[in-house]
Amino acid sequence: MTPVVAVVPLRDGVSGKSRLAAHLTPAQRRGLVTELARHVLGTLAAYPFDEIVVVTADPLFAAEVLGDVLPPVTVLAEPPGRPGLNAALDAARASVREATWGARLLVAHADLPLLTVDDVEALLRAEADVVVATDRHGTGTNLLRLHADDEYAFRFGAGSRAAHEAEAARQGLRAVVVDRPGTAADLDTLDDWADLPAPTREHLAG
Ligand SMILES: Nc1nc2c(ncn2[C@@H]2O[C@H](COP(=O)(O)OP(=O)(O)OP(=O)(O)O)[C@@H](O)[C@H]2O)c(=O)[nH]1
Ligand SMILES: C=C(OP(=O)(O)O)C(=O)O
Repeated sequence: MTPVVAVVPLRDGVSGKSRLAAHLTPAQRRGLVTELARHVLGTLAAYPFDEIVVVTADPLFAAEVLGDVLPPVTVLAEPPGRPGLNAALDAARASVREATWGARLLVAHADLPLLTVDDVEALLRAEADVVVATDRHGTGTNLLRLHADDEYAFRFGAGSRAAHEAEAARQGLRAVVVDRPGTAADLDTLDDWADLPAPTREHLAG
């Protein structure tokens, strides 16, 4: 059976959600990042992944987020010097490659408040080498499925949907784009907040 590993990039509890900094206190941002990450990790933990790797700039914050509620998760410190999201994912992939041959990776952002296990299953079922779960604007990437051993450059950032599709083409890999309510909703801006169902906003507001 092909091993399947989830990778969750998690920024520290201070610099994350900077696009909401004008609207939230630092404590509120930390709380929001924590709640969002707990939802994503709890959803991933409901699927039989062989491993869940949280790659982070702040392992202590990751341990705080994880608590003792979730099955064992591997917390991996990203390279020092704040190399950024793509470099952090490179480090996580290298760690998976070292430990597990032939794994499939599902990279899942930690800020997806509507993600469900059905969404995870749909992404893992999709018939392609690369699966790009785009955001509600159709331009970003909220989740990305790929083979850990394939040559493939992570291209997260502005316009990453097109960049991830282009990278698949460059590597001769077949890519499909998935757009589901649970995978498309991420929380970066006030508009994203307004777009969430009221019960989700109430839950996140605590
Ligand atoms: N390990 C790690 N994760 C990151 C880094 N930058 C972003 N992430 C994570 O990548 C996912 C997408 O993050 P973004 O929405 O781009 O960034 P954010 O920090 O959540 O929000 P902004 O500060 O507004 O960009 C989230 O799970 C973040 O926690 C990074 O430099 N290192
Ligand atoms: C990093 C990305 O998303 P955002 O920063 O908008 O969450 C992306 O879509 O590649």
